[in-house]
Amino acid sequence: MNYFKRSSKIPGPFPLPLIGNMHQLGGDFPAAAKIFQRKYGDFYEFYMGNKRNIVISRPDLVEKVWGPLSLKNTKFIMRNSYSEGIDELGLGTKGMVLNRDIESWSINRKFLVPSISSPSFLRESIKLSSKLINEVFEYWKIMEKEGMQVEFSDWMDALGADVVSTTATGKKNSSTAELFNTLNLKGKTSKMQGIWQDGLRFIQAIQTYNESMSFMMLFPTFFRRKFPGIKSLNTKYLDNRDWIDNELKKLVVERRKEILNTPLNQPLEPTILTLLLTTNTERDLETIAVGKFDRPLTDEEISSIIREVFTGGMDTTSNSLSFISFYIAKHRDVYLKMREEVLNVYGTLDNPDLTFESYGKLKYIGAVINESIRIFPTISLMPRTATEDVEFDGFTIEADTTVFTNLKALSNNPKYFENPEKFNPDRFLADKESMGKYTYIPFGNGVRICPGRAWAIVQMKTFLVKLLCTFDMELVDKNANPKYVYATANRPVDIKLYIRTRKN
Ligand code: HEM
Repeated sequence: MNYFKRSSKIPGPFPLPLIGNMHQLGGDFPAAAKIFQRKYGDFYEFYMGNKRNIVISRPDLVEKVWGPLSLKNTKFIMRNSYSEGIDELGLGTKGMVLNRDIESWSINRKFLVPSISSPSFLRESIKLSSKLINEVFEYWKIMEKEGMQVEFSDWMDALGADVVSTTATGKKNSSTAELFNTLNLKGKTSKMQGIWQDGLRFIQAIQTYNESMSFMMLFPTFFRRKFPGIKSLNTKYLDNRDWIDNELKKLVVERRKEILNTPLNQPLEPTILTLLLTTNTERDLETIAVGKFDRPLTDEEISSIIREVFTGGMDTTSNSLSFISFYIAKHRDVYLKMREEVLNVYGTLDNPDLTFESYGKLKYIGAVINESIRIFPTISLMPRTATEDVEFDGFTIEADTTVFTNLKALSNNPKYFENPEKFNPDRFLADKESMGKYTYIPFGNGVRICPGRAWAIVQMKTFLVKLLCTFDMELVDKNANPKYVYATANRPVDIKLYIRTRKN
């Protein structure tokens, strides 16, 4: 067993033959990481099968992993070590998040980053999201009249799916309409038809895809294929992969046809899908120079980038919004302070003119977003993998070992955050120095930093400002604490709120 041959004996739970520490991880990696951390500290190892993994939550070590800002200087270019499971999912050499082919990863990033962080895209995103949020608020007003609770996690998932679909592809999705219809309110149903026949099924498929990433990465092939219980999950995840790949392929082929049939002098709307399809063609919307790369992207390359916009962009933002909504419903003083800021910035609470330029002035709302993500990050453990041996405190971390950074342990450590359990957005406005470096990095850092961070912040601010202007909120259970299920991201559950239309 590799364990007995390892060159440096880092503390950590003793692994069993064949399974390593799989039995201790169960289905909830963050919960197991919390227990391990209490026992072994901020730098420990664990095994999945025969494979060694490291977990760190010390800023000096985190800096080694996430600090370097250039490809040349970073030893942690890879997200994960080679994994047959990730290749089976179709992610080992495609897209970005788990792509180990650095050339293809780099091309994909260079196409995606300018398109989703440009001011013109973000402005368009504010417009489109605002419309979709207004539709949701109309549903909520009906629910309010019926005295119904709003299950925020479900609504945020559905809204996230509609926002990402519309913004990324230009095609409307019907998740919020379908969610409303599941309430079975007599005489009140939405007739909206979306891009996917079943918008709620689409959300589930993306969530399942995200779940399958950690499963495929952590569980050795032998167990996935042979172990009862685990084997059926493996089959479910591979079937789900096929369903998503098929749906996205259809979408790309259809849009390619639409573009071909559009006269050259007729403008095309600047969605991510159209931008990717027209790159290096006579319809090029924006010239993107990526080294010697001068051919159009293939349908497969485009599907893999779009898939990542869905898998990376839906769960993360909607989970964060559910946690934020929970905290601001629990802390009415914070809610009112956010509203005061909106009034100061826009001069009105009645349909303020939301511009990209105004968002920089929403400092307190920004601090509330940071504080919620600090206490409960939707991604609490993020991997990076070294391409060569690295020294950590006199221990050798061999090349191809995966190092998980425990973001939640870092941002809840009393050494860096006074009274970390206290929800206190002001800490992000006051003495930020005392937090130190590499203690709060919710979007990562360095060469693989989250490409969707600006878009995520814009989406969150748009929703929150509109929410504050339209409703008051109250937790159904005032003593509730946020609950989650682990599915690569921490997905909030049971965030039940009463909402009431704002009176003054
Ligand atoms: C609150 C929302 C979000 C959070 C907390 C979040 C967090 C993260 C983190 C921690 C990473 C790892 C970064 C690193 O290794 O340095 C990441 C990567 C990534 N994120 Fe996000 N993210 C969010 C929203 C989004 C959105 C809206 C998109 C849409 C495109 C997105 C797409 C991605 C992709 C594609 C990667 C992989 C990048 C790479 O490996 O090169 N994320 N995200």
